[in-house]
Amino acid sequence: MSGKEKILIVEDEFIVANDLRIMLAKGGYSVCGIAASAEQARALIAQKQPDWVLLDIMLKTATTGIELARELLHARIPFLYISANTNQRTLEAARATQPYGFLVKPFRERDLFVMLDIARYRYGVETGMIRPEVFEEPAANGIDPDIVGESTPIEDAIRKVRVVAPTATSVLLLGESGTGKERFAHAVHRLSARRNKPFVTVNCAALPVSLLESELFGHERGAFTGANQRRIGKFELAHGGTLFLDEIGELPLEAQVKLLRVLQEKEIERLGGDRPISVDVRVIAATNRNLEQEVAEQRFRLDLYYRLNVFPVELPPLRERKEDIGILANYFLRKFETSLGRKGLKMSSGALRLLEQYDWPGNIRELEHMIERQILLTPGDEITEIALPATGNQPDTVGGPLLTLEEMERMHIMKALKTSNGRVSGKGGAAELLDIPAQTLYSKMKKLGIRSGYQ
Ligand SMILES: Nc1ncnc2c1ncn2[C@@H]1O[C@H](COP(=O)(O)OP(=O)(O)OP(=O)(O)O)[C@@H](O)[C@H]1O
Repeated sequence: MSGKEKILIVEDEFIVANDLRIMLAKGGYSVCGIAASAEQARALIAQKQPDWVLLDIMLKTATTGIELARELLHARIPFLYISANTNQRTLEAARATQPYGFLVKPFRERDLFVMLDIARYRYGVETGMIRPEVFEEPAANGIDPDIVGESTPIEDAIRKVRVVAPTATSVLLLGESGTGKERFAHAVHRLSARRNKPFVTVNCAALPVSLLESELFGHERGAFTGANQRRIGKFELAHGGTLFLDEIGELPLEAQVKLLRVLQEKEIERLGGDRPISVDVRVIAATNRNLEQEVAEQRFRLDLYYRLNVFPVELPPLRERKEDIGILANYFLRKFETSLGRKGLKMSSGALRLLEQYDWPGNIRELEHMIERQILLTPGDEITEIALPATGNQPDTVGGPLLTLEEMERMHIMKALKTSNGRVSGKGGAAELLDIPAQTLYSKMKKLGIRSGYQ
Protein backbone atom coordinates (compact mmCIF):
# COMPACT_ATOMS: atom_id res chain seq x y z
CA MET A 1 0.00 0.00 0.00
CA SER A 2 1.68 3.20 -1.01
CA GLY A 3 1.96 6.21 1.24
CA LYS A 4 -0.46 8.06 -0.98
CA GLU A 5 -3.32 5.73 -0.13
CA LYS A 6 -5.43 6.98 2.73
CA ILE A 7 -6.38 4.77 5.65
CA LEU A 8 -9.20 5.42 8.05
CA ILE A 9 -9.05 3.74 11.47
CA VAL A 10 -12.38 2.88 13.08
CA GLU A 11 -11.63 1.81 16.62
CA ASP A 12 -13.16 2.86 19.92
CA GLU A 13 -10.24 1.82 22.09
CA PHE A 14 -8.03 4.83 22.04
CA ILE A 15 -4.81 2.98 22.85
CA VAL A 16 -5.25 0.48 20.04
CA ALA A 17 -6.17 3.23 17.58
CA ASN A 18 -3.17 5.28 18.57
CA ASP A 19 -0.78 2.32 18.32
CA LEU A 20 -2.13 1.66 14.86
CA ARG A 21 -1.68 5.25 13.82
CA ILE A 22 1.95 5.23 14.97
CA MET A 23 2.69 1.93 13.23
CA LEU A 24 1.07 3.04 9.99
CA ALA A 25 2.91 6.37 10.01
CA LYS A 26 6.19 4.54 10.59
CA GLY A 27 5.42 2.30 7.62
CA GLY A 28 4.92 5.38 5.42
CA TYR A 29 1.13 5.17 5.26
CA SER A 30 -1.17 8.11 5.51
CA VAL A 31 -3.83 7.93 8.22
CA CYS A 32 -6.67 10.22 7.20
CA GLY A 33 -8.62 9.93 10.44
CA ILE A 34 -9.56 7.98 13.54
CA ALA A 35 -13.23 7.35 14.23
CA ALA A 36 -14.46 6.02 17.56
CA SER A 37 -17.97 5.27 16.33
CA ALA A 38 -19.81 4.36 13.15
CA GLU A 39 -21.31 7.87 13.00
CA GLN A 40 -17.88 9.49 13.08
CA ALA A 41 -16.70 6.95 10.54
CA ARG A 42 -19.50 7.83 8.12
CA ALA A 43 -18.68 11.52 8.39
CA LEU A 44 -14.95 10.92 7.85
CA ILE A 45 -15.60 8.62 4.91
CA ALA A 46 -17.70 11.29 3.22
CA GLN A 47 -15.17 13.99 3.96
CA LYS A 48 -11.84 12.20 3.37
CA GLN A 49 -12.76 9.38 0.99
CA PRO A 50 -10.31 6.84 2.40
CA ASP A 51 -8.85 4.13 0.16
CA TRP A 52 -8.88 1.61 2.99
CA VAL A 53 -10.60 1.21 6.33
CA LEU A 54 -9.27 -0.65 9.35
CA LEU A 55 -12.33 -1.57 11.31
CA ASP A 56 -12.84 -2.95 14.81
CA ILE A 57 -15.40 -5.78 14.70
CA MET A 58 -16.69 -5.08 18.20
CA LEU A 59 -17.41 -1.37 18.12
CA LYS A 60 -19.31 -0.71 21.32
CA THR A 61 -21.58 1.87 19.73
CA ALA A 62 -25.13 1.67 18.41
CA THR A 63 -23.88 0.48 15.04
CA THR A 64 -21.51 -2.47 15.24
CA GLY A 65 -18.39 -2.88 13.17
CA ILE A 66 -20.16 -5.52 11.11
CA GLU A 67 -23.05 -3.25 10.23
CA LEU A 68 -20.62 -0.58 9.16
CA ALA A 69 -18.74 -3.20 7.15
CA ARG A 70 -21.91 -3.96 5.18
CA GLU A 71 -22.12 -0.29 4.27
CA LEU A 72 -18.47 -0.33 3.20
CA LEU A 73 -19.06 -3.40 1.09
CA HIS A 74 -21.99 -1.69 -0.53
CA ALA A 75 -19.93 1.47 -1.16
CA ARG A 76 -17.06 -0.69 -2.46
CA ILE A 77 -14.56 0.64 0.05
CA PRO A 78 -12.13 -2.15 0.92
CA PHE A 79 -11.56 -2.83 4.58
CA LEU A 80 -9.79 -5.08 7.07
CA TYR A 81 -11.09 -6.12 10.46
CA ILE A 82 -9.31 -5.71 13.74
CA SER A 83 -10.59 -7.95 16.49
CA ALA A 84 -10.06 -9.56 19.84
CA ASN A 85 -11.58 -12.89 20.79
CA THR A 86 -15.13 -13.24 19.60
CA ASN A 87 -17.90 -15.75 19.11
CA GLN A 88 -18.96 -17.93 16.22
CA ARG A 89 -21.92 -15.85 15.14
CA THR A 90 -19.88 -12.69 14.97
CA LEU A 91 -17.12 -14.46 13.06
CA GLU A 92 -19.54 -15.89 10.54
CA ALA A 93 -21.26 -12.54 10.09
CA ALA A 94 -17.85 -10.90 9.69
CA ARG A 95 -16.79 -13.38 7.04
CA ALA A 96 -19.96 -12.71 5.07
CA THR A 97 -19.04 -9.04 4.70
CA GLN A 98 -16.04 -10.01 2.55
CA PRO A 99 -13.19 -8.27 4.37
CA TYR A 100 -9.76 -8.16 2.79
CA GLY A 101 -8.13 -9.44 5.96
CA PHE A 102 -8.26 -9.78 9.72
CA LEU A 103 -5.87 -8.61 12.40
CA VAL A 104 -5.99 -10.09 15.88
CA LYS A 105 -5.25 -7.91 18.88
CA PRO A 106 -2.57 -7.67 20.07
CA PHE A 107 -0.72 -7.59 16.79
CA ARG A 108 2.76 -6.60 15.79
CA GLU A 109 3.92 -4.17 13.15
CA ARG A 110 4.98 -6.98 10.89
CA ASP A 111 1.54 -8.66 11.06
CA LEU A 112 -0.11 -5.38 10.15
CA PHE A 113 2.09 -4.78 7.13
CA VAL A 114 1.84 -8.34 5.84
CA MET A 115 -1.95 -8.16 6.09
CA LEU A 116 -2.06 -4.82 4.31
CA ASP A 117 0.19 -6.08 1.51
CA ILE A 118 -1.94 -9.16 0.96
CA ALA A 119 -5.13 -7.11 1.07
CA ARG A 120 -3.78 -4.62 -1.41
CA TYR A 121 -2.73 -7.33 -3.81
CA ARG A 122 -6.11 -9.05 -3.65
CA TYR A 123 -7.95 -5.82 -4.15
CA GLY A 124 -5.67 -4.92 -7.06
CA VAL A 125 -6.32 -8.22 -8.80
CA GLU A 126 -10.05 -8.11 -8.20
CA THR A 127 -10.36 -4.60 -9.58
CA GLY A 128 -8.11 -5.38 -12.54
CA MET A 129 -5.38 -2.95 -11.46
CA ILE A 130 -2.92 -5.80 -11.01
CA ARG A 131 -2.63 -8.61 -13.51
CA PRO A 132 -1.51 -11.84 -11.85
CA GLU A 133 1.30 -13.56 -13.68
CA VAL A 134 0.13 -16.94 -14.91
CA PHE A 135 2.80 -19.59 -14.60
CA GLU A 136 1.38 -22.34 -16.71
CA GLU A 137 -0.45 -22.62 -19.99
CA PRO A 138 -3.96 -22.63 -18.58
CA ALA A 139 -6.47 -25.38 -19.26
CA ALA A 140 -9.84 -24.58 -20.79
CA ASN A 141 -11.20 -23.50 -17.42
CA GLY A 142 -8.00 -21.63 -16.65
CA ILE A 143 -6.67 -23.90 -13.94
CA ASP A 144 -6.69 -27.64 -14.52
CA PRO A 145 -8.16 -29.99 -17.14
CA ASP A 146 -8.91 -32.42 -14.32
CA ILE A 147 -11.10 -29.96 -12.48
CA VAL A 148 -14.44 -30.18 -14.18
CA GLY A 149 -17.73 -28.47 -13.45
CA GLU A 150 -19.63 -25.50 -14.83
CA SER A 151 -21.93 -24.58 -11.94
CA THR A 152 -21.72 -21.09 -10.50
CA PRO A 153 -20.17 -22.15 -7.18
CA ILE A 154 -17.41 -24.20 -8.81
CA GLU A 155 -16.68 -21.45 -11.31
CA ASP A 156 -16.45 -19.04 -8.43
CA ALA A 157 -13.89 -21.29 -6.71
CA ILE A 158 -11.90 -21.63 -9.97
CA ARG A 159 -11.85 -17.87 -10.42
CA LYS A 160 -10.56 -17.38 -6.88
CA VAL A 161 -7.82 -19.94 -7.40
CA ARG A 162 -6.65 -18.16 -10.52
CA VAL A 163 -6.40 -14.92 -8.58
CA VAL A 164 -4.57 -16.28 -5.59
CA ALA A 165 -2.34 -18.95 -7.13
CA PRO A 166 0.48 -16.69 -8.39
CA THR A 167 0.80 -14.88 -5.05
CA ALA A 168 2.56 -15.97 -1.88
CA THR A 169 -0.66 -15.80 0.12
CA SER A 170 -1.84 -18.70 2.28
CA VAL A 171 -5.01 -20.29 0.99
CA LEU A 172 -7.71 -21.95 3.03
CA LEU A 173 -9.78 -24.54 1.19
CA LEU A 174 -13.13 -25.19 2.84
CA GLY A 175 -15.41 -28.04 1.92
CA GLU A 176 -16.77 -31.40 2.86
CA SER A 177 -14.79 -34.53 2.30
CA GLY A 178 -14.45 -35.47 -1.35
CA THR A 179 -15.25 -32.00 -2.74
CA GLY A 180 -11.83 -31.64 -4.34
CA LYS A 181 -9.77 -29.76 -1.75
CA GLU A 182 -6.62 -31.70 -2.48
CA ARG A 183 -7.12 -31.38 -6.22
CA PHE A 184 -7.50 -27.61 -5.87
CA ALA A 185 -4.44 -27.40 -3.62
CA HIS A 186 -2.39 -29.00 -6.40
CA ALA A 187 -3.84 -26.56 -8.90
CA VAL A 188 -2.78 -23.61 -6.74
CA HIS A 189 0.74 -25.00 -6.58
CA ARG A 190 0.96 -25.69 -10.30
CA LEU A 191 -0.19 -22.20 -11.19
CA SER A 192 2.37 -20.57 -8.92
CA ALA A 193 6.02 -19.67 -9.45
CA ARG A 194 6.76 -22.53 -7.04
CA ARG A 195 5.48 -25.17 -9.43
CA ASN A 196 8.90 -26.75 -10.00
CA LYS A 197 9.57 -26.97 -6.29
CA PRO A 198 8.13 -29.56 -3.91
CA PHE A 199 4.46 -29.94 -3.08
CA VAL A 200 4.35 -31.62 0.32
CA THR A 201 1.21 -32.89 2.02
CA VAL A 202 0.60 -33.41 5.73
CA ASN A 203 -2.65 -34.87 6.98
CA CYS A 204 -3.01 -33.23 10.37
CA ALA A 205 -5.63 -35.76 11.47
CA ALA A 206 -3.67 -38.84 10.65
CA LEU A 207 -0.93 -38.47 13.24
CA PRO A 208 -0.94 -38.56 17.02
CA VAL A 209 0.09 -35.27 18.67
CA SER A 210 3.38 -36.77 19.77
CA LEU A 211 4.46 -37.41 16.18
CA LEU A 212 2.87 -34.44 14.51
CA GLU A 213 5.39 -31.84 15.61
CA SER A 214 8.34 -33.93 14.56
CA GLU A 215 6.57 -34.60 11.25
CA LEU A 216 6.10 -30.88 10.65
CA PHE A 217 9.31 -29.47 12.07
CA GLY A 218 11.67 -32.45 12.21
CA HIS A 219 13.90 -33.46 15.08
CA GLU A 220 17.55 -33.80 15.97
CA ARG A 221 19.08 -37.07 16.90
CA GLY A 222 18.44 -37.78 20.58
CA ALA A 223 15.64 -35.18 20.82
CA PHE A 224 13.48 -37.78 22.56
CA THR A 225 13.58 -41.47 23.35
CA GLY A 226 13.62 -43.34 20.10
CA ALA A 227 14.93 -40.42 18.02
CA ASN A 228 17.93 -42.35 16.79
CA GLN A 229 18.42 -40.23 13.74
CA ARG A 230 17.93 -36.68 12.70
CA ARG A 231 14.70 -36.21 10.81
CA ILE A 232 13.89 -33.43 8.39
CA GLY A 233 10.35 -32.15 8.85
CA LYS A 234 7.79 -31.42 6.15
CA PHE A 235 8.31 -27.66 6.42
CA GLU A 236 11.95 -28.05 5.50
CA LEU A 237 11.12 -30.55 2.78
CA ALA A 238 8.70 -28.06 1.27
CA HIS A 239 11.31 -25.26 1.24
CA GLY A 240 10.80 -23.12 -1.85
CA GLY A 241 7.52 -24.91 -2.56
CA THR A 242 4.09 -25.50 -1.09
CA LEU A 243 2.98 -27.28 2.07
CA PHE A 244 -0.56 -28.63 2.00
CA LEU A 245 -1.96 -29.02 5.52
CA ASP A 246 -4.99 -31.21 5.12
CA GLU A 247 -7.59 -31.49 7.91
CA ILE A 248 -6.14 -28.42 9.64
CA GLY A 249 -9.21 -28.34 11.91
CA GLU A 250 -7.89 -31.44 13.63
CA LEU A 251 -4.55 -29.88 14.53
CA PRO A 252 -4.04 -30.04 18.30
CA LEU A 253 -3.82 -26.71 20.11
CA GLU A 254 -0.16 -27.10 21.05
CA ALA A 255 0.77 -27.62 17.43
CA GLN A 256 -1.40 -24.64 16.41
CA VAL A 257 0.75 -22.29 18.50
CA LYS A 258 3.88 -23.56 16.80
CA LEU A 259 2.38 -23.41 13.35
CA LEU A 260 1.33 -19.81 13.87
CA ARG A 261 4.84 -18.92 14.97
CA VAL A 262 6.32 -20.51 11.88
CA LEU A 263 3.90 -18.67 9.62
CA GLN A 264 4.79 -15.37 11.22
CA GLU A 265 8.54 -15.81 11.67
CA LYS A 266 9.13 -17.90 8.55
CA GLU A 267 11.51 -20.08 10.49
CA ILE A 268 11.26 -23.43 12.19
CA GLU A 269 13.16 -25.15 14.93
CA ARG A 270 13.65 -28.89 14.85
CA LEU A 271 12.66 -30.65 18.09
CA GLY A 272 15.77 -30.82 20.21
CA GLY A 273 17.45 -28.30 17.93
CA ASP A 274 19.13 -25.17 19.19
CA ARG A 275 18.83 -22.80 16.27
CA PRO A 276 16.07 -21.57 14.04
CA ILE A 277 16.15 -22.53 10.36
CA SER A 278 14.64 -20.20 7.76
CA VAL A 279 12.01 -21.71 5.54
CA ASP A 280 10.29 -20.26 2.52
CA VAL A 281 7.03 -22.16 2.30
CA ARG A 282 3.62 -21.32 1.00
CA VAL A 283 0.92 -22.89 3.12
CA ILE A 284 -2.37 -24.17 1.77
CA ALA A 285 -4.67 -25.49 4.46
CA ALA A 286 -7.89 -27.43 4.08
CA THR A 287 -10.65 -28.42 6.42
CA ASN A 288 -14.12 -29.90 6.39
CA ARG A 289 -14.88 -28.33 9.75
CA ASN A 290 -16.65 -25.12 10.53
CA LEU A 291 -13.63 -23.23 11.83
CA GLU A 292 -15.72 -20.42 13.30
CA GLN A 293 -17.42 -22.98 15.48
CA GLU A 294 -14.07 -24.52 16.37
CA VAL A 295 -12.79 -21.08 17.40
CA ALA A 296 -15.92 -20.41 19.45
CA GLU A 297 -15.50 -23.73 21.24
CA GLN A 298 -11.84 -22.94 21.84
CA ARG A 299 -10.50 -25.85 19.86
CA PHE A 300 -8.96 -23.60 17.26
CA ARG A 301 -6.90 -20.48 17.90
CA LEU A 302 -8.44 -17.27 16.66
CA ASP A 303 -5.11 -15.81 15.56
CA LEU A 304 -4.29 -18.89 13.50
CA TYR A 305 -7.79 -18.87 12.02
CA TYR A 306 -7.28 -15.30 10.83
CA ARG A 307 -3.80 -16.03 9.56
CA LEU A 308 -5.10 -18.92 7.44
CA ASN A 309 -8.37 -17.32 6.48
CA VAL A 310 -6.67 -14.57 4.49
CA PHE A 311 -7.91 -16.13 1.29
CA PRO A 312 -10.68 -18.69 1.82
CA VAL A 313 -11.97 -20.71 -1.13
CA GLU A 314 -15.17 -22.66 -0.59
CA LEU A 315 -15.74 -25.87 -2.48
CA PRO A 316 -19.44 -26.61 -2.65
CA PRO A 317 -20.88 -30.03 -1.85
CA LEU A 318 -22.09 -31.93 -4.89
CA ARG A 319 -25.72 -31.83 -3.75
CA GLU A 320 -25.60 -28.03 -4.12
CA ARG A 321 -24.44 -28.18 -7.71
CA LYS A 322 -26.41 -30.98 -9.22
CA GLU A 323 -25.94 -29.49 -12.68
CA ASP A 324 -22.32 -30.72 -12.50
CA ILE A 325 -23.26 -34.35 -11.85
CA GLY A 326 -23.74 -35.16 -15.55
CA ILE A 327 -20.49 -33.43 -16.51
CA LEU A 328 -18.57 -35.24 -13.79
CA ALA A 329 -20.18 -38.59 -14.59
CA ASN A 330 -19.10 -38.21 -18.19
CA TYR A 331 -15.59 -37.18 -17.14
CA PHE A 332 -15.27 -40.30 -14.99
CA LEU A 333 -16.66 -42.54 -17.76
CA ARG A 334 -13.94 -41.24 -20.09
CA LYS A 335 -11.32 -41.66 -17.38
CA PHE A 336 -12.26 -45.28 -16.66
CA GLU A 337 -12.54 -46.08 -20.35
CA THR A 338 -8.81 -45.61 -20.46
CA SER A 339 -7.80 -47.07 -17.12
CA LEU A 340 -10.14 -50.09 -17.30
CA GLY A 341 -9.68 -50.59 -21.05
CA ARG A 342 -13.42 -50.34 -21.81
CA LYS A 343 -13.93 -48.20 -24.89
CA GLY A 344 -17.23 -46.54 -25.84
CA LEU A 345 -18.93 -46.46 -22.41
CA LYS A 346 -22.26 -44.64 -22.20
CA MET A 347 -24.81 -43.90 -19.53
CA SER A 348 -28.57 -44.06 -20.03
CA SER A 349 -30.61 -40.98 -19.24
CA GLY A 350 -32.45 -43.00 -16.57
CA ALA A 351 -29.19 -43.80 -14.82
CA LEU A 352 -28.13 -40.18 -15.00
CA ARG A 353 -31.42 -39.10 -13.46
CA LEU A 354 -30.80 -41.47 -10.56
CA LEU A 355 -27.38 -39.94 -10.02
CA GLU A 356 -28.91 -36.48 -10.00
CA GLN A 357 -31.51 -37.46 -7.44
CA TYR A 358 -29.02 -38.76 -4.91
CA ASP A 359 -27.48 -36.51 -2.24
CA TRP A 360 -23.83 -37.61 -2.45
CA PRO A 361 -22.69 -37.33 1.16
CA GLY A 362 -19.20 -38.41 0.01
CA ASN A 363 -19.29 -35.87 -2.85
CA ILE A 364 -17.12 -36.29 -5.94
CA ARG A 365 -15.10 -39.13 -4.48
CA GLU A 366 -18.28 -41.10 -3.85
CA LEU A 367 -19.48 -40.40 -7.39
CA GLU A 368 -16.17 -41.54 -8.81
CA HIS A 369 -16.27 -44.80 -6.83
CA MET A 370 -19.88 -45.38 -7.75
CA ILE A 371 -19.20 -45.01 -11.46
CA GLU A 372 -16.19 -47.28 -11.35
CA ARG A 373 -18.20 -49.91 -9.51
CA GLN A 374 -21.07 -49.60 -11.92
CA ILE A 375 -18.77 -50.00 -14.92
CA LEU A 376 -17.39 -53.17 -13.41
CA LEU A 377 -20.91 -54.48 -12.83
CA THR A 378 -22.05 -53.68 -16.37
CA PRO A 379 -21.15 -56.27 -19.00
CA GLY A 380 -22.07 -54.13 -22.04
CA ASP A 381 -21.31 -50.57 -23.08
CA GLU A 382 -24.23 -48.79 -21.51
CA ILE A 383 -24.78 -48.22 -17.82
CA THR A 384 -28.50 -48.37 -17.23
CA GLU A 385 -28.68 -49.02 -13.51
CA ILE A 386 -27.20 -47.36 -10.47
CA ALA A 387 -27.01 -49.21 -7.17
CA LEU A 388 -27.28 -46.28 -4.79
CA PRO A 389 -26.80 -46.90 -1.09
CA ALA A 390 -29.94 -47.00 1.01
CA THR A 391 -30.79 -43.66 2.61
CA GLY A 392 -33.14 -42.56 5.36
CA ASN A 393 -34.08 -45.18 7.92
CA GLN A 394 -31.56 -47.78 7.11
CA PRO A 395 -31.98 -51.36 8.27
CA ASP A 396 -29.75 -52.24 11.17
CA THR A 397 -28.63 -55.82 10.96
CA VAL A 398 -31.48 -58.25 10.86
CA GLY A 399 -34.71 -57.66 9.02
CA GLY A 400 -34.11 -55.63 5.83
CA PRO A 401 -32.09 -56.75 2.83
CA LEU A 402 -28.74 -58.35 3.45
CA LEU A 403 -26.05 -55.72 3.37
CA THR A 404 -22.52 -56.17 2.17
CA LEU A 405 -19.78 -55.85 4.77
CA GLU A 406 -18.75 -52.57 3.21
CA GLU A 407 -22.27 -51.18 3.52
CA MET A 408 -22.40 -52.32 7.13
CA GLU A 409 -19.10 -50.67 7.85
CA ARG A 410 -20.26 -47.46 6.24
CA MET A 411 -23.47 -47.39 8.29
CA HIS A 412 -21.65 -48.11 11.49
CA ILE A 413 -19.12 -45.36 10.91
CA MET A 414 -21.89 -42.89 10.02
CA LYS A 415 -23.63 -43.78 13.27
CA ALA A 416 -20.46 -43.16 15.27
CA LEU A 417 -19.95 -39.83 13.48
CA LYS A 418 -23.50 -38.82 14.27
CA THR A 419 -22.92 -39.58 17.96
CA SER A 420 -19.66 -37.61 17.96
CA ASN A 421 -21.21 -34.66 16.11
CA GLY A 422 -18.93 -35.24 13.19
CA ARG A 423 -15.74 -35.21 15.19
CA VAL A 424 -13.34 -37.95 14.11
CA SER A 425 -10.31 -37.77 16.38
CA GLY A 426 -9.73 -36.67 19.97
CA LYS A 427 -11.88 -37.06 23.04
CA GLY A 428 -15.39 -38.22 22.28
CA GLY A 429 -14.51 -38.51 18.60
CA ALA A 430 -15.80 -41.31 16.40
CA ALA A 431 -12.42 -43.08 16.41
CA GLU A 432 -12.51 -43.29 20.19
CA LEU A 433 -16.10 -44.58 20.12
CA LEU A 434 -15.14 -47.25 17.61
CA ASP A 435 -11.94 -47.98 19.50
CA ILE A 436 -9.66 -47.63 16.49
CA PRO A 437 -6.85 -45.16 15.77
CA ALA A 438 -8.06 -41.94 14.13
CA GLN A 439 -5.79 -42.51 11.17
CA THR A 440 -7.38 -45.91 10.52
CA LEU A 441 -10.82 -44.36 10.66
CA TYR A 442 -9.76 -41.60 8.30
CA SER A 443 -8.50 -44.00 5.69
CA LYS A 444 -11.66 -46.12 6.00
CA MET A 445 -13.79 -43.02 5.57
CA LYS A 446 -11.81 -41.97 2.56
CA LYS A 447 -12.19 -45.39 1.01
CA LEU A 448 -15.91 -45.46 1.68
CA GLY A 449 -16.42 -41.88 0.58
CA ILE A 450 -17.76 -40.70 3.94
CA ARG A 451 -17.44 -37.07 4.86
CA SER A 452 -16.85 -35.95 8.40
CA GLY A 453 -17.19 -32.53 9.93
CA TYR A 454 -20.20 -30.71 11.15
CA GLN A 455 -23.51 -31.98 9.88
N1 LIG B 1 -13.82 -30.68 -9.99
C1 LIG B 1 -13.39 -31.94 -10.10
N2 LIG B 1 -13.39 -32.54 -11.30
C2 LIG B 1 -13.00 -33.81 -11.42
N3 LIG B 1 -12.61 -34.59 -10.42
C3 LIG B 1 -12.56 -34.05 -9.21
C4 LIG B 1 -12.95 -32.69 -8.99
N4 LIG B 1 -12.82 -32.44 -7.69
C5 LIG B 1 -12.39 -33.57 -7.12
N5 LIG B 1 -12.22 -34.55 -8.02
C6 LIG B 1 -11.81 -35.93 -7.74
O1 LIG B 1 -12.58 -36.37 -6.62
C7 LIG B 1 -11.80 -37.11 -5.70
C8 LIG B 1 -11.83 -36.44 -4.35
O2 LIG B 1 -11.14 -35.19 -4.42
P1 LIG B 1 -10.12 -34.71 -3.29
O3 LIG B 1 -9.31 -35.85 -2.76
O4 LIG B 1 -9.38 -33.55 -3.86
O5 LIG B 1 -11.17 -34.25 -2.20
P2 LIG B 1 -10.92 -33.66 -0.73
O6 LIG B 1 -11.90 -32.58 -0.54
O7 LIG B 1 -9.47 -33.33 -0.57
O8 LIG B 1 -11.32 -34.87 0.19
P3 LIG B 1 -10.88 -35.15 1.74
O9 LIG B 1 -11.35 -34.01 2.55
O10 LIG B 1 -11.62 -36.40 2.04
O11 LIG B 1 -9.40 -35.32 1.72
C9 LIG B 1 -10.41 -37.19 -6.31
O12 LIG B 1 -10.29 -38.42 -7.00
C10 LIG B 1 -10.37 -36.03 -7.26
O13 LIG B 1 -9.49 -36.29 -8.30
